Amino acid sequence: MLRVRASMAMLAVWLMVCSSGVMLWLAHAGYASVAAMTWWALVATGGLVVMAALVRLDLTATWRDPALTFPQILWAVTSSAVAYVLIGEVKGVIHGLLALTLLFAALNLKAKQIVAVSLYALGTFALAVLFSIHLSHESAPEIAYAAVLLIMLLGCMLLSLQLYQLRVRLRRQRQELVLALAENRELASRDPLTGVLNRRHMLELMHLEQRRCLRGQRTMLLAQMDIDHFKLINDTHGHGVGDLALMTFTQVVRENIRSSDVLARWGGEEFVLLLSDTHLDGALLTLERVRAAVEAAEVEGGPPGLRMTVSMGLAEHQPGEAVELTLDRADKALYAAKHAGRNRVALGDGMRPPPATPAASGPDPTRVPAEVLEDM
Ligand SMILES: Nc1nc2c(ncn2[C@@H]2O[C@H](COP(=O)(O)OP(=O)(O)OP(=O)(O)O)[C@@H](O)[C@H]2O)c(=O)[nH]1
Repeated sequence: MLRVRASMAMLAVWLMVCSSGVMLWLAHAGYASVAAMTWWALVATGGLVVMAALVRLDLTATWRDPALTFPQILWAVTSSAVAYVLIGEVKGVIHGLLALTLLFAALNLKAKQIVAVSLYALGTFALAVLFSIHLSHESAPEIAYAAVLLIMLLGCMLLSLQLYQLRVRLRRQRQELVLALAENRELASRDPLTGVLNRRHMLELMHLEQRRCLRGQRTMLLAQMDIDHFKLINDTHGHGVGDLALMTFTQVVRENIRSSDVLARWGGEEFVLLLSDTHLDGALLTLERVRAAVEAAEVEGGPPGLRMTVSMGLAEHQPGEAVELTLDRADKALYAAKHAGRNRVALGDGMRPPPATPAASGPDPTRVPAEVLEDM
């Protein structure tokens, strides 16, 4: 932001330097006093240089107008009005300078400031015109110049106000677009029924997490979860109640995991839970808590007493291993949990629960009988 502000201020300085060059050349050609025009050039440019320095040094950062656009424009208008008096019979060049200044106003100021600048320009140039008429021998060209100035000032003010409205509308549309884009991105990454992440977005997250694991920064455990006999809920109570069960399930799971753990709907009544920065004992405790909470919860909005259970398979990601392989091991563990009687947590191959793991409160411990694992 500072760079943009500083470059705009420098642009104003350079334009004034160029204008001063033209004015001095006209003075040397005999159209004005060289001494007066030299002073004018020094003061007009100097004022803008001081303001540009304040902006560049970031001394204006906390001011209401940190770019100093408004004072720069007022300064340029005042300088143009003084030059109008000094330049004598070639006043036409001032119209160009003033138009350039008003263009800055049109592109940068608010509606009230545009009106204020226009009224200020009308006032200062009215004085300049009176001075010029007083100094000149012929009043007709002075009146013609004044009339052109008046037309230009009024025209510029009206056009600047229109441009301002256009700028406001464009800014509003841009904000709406940014919001719509964010909303779209959110919708594209979530499951519309349960509000948890969808499979595509979860896979992206897993790959990100996988790279962190590879750098040794984190650990990742994946749990495949599947609501038991979900078809039965649908068949007995209808698809609507099935949907309510899915919503209750995700709500209960989310209430029982850490905010850094991520739940995603994998498809149908299958979910995947990503537990990062935790170890096997912690993950098992979490899954057991989830299992018990799901078993205890009633389907919200469903028939009284309707409950469900969930089976889960847990696998720990090994650094360097493909995420799909970890998922596959979690899936095999889930399959084992289903075979062992459902409503339980099973570990992927090669994983052993830590000795400190408390006995599960479910119908079975968190282990699948060895014979079931052997069948797989
Ligand atoms: N209501 C509802 N049902 C769904 C949705 N997506 C999938 N299903 C149903 O989920 C059921 C899945 O059934 P199965 O794959 O046989 O699994 P299950 O009945 O849970 O049996 P197990 O997994 O072996 O315990 C099917 O009846 C699908 O129609 C959904 O968005 N809403």
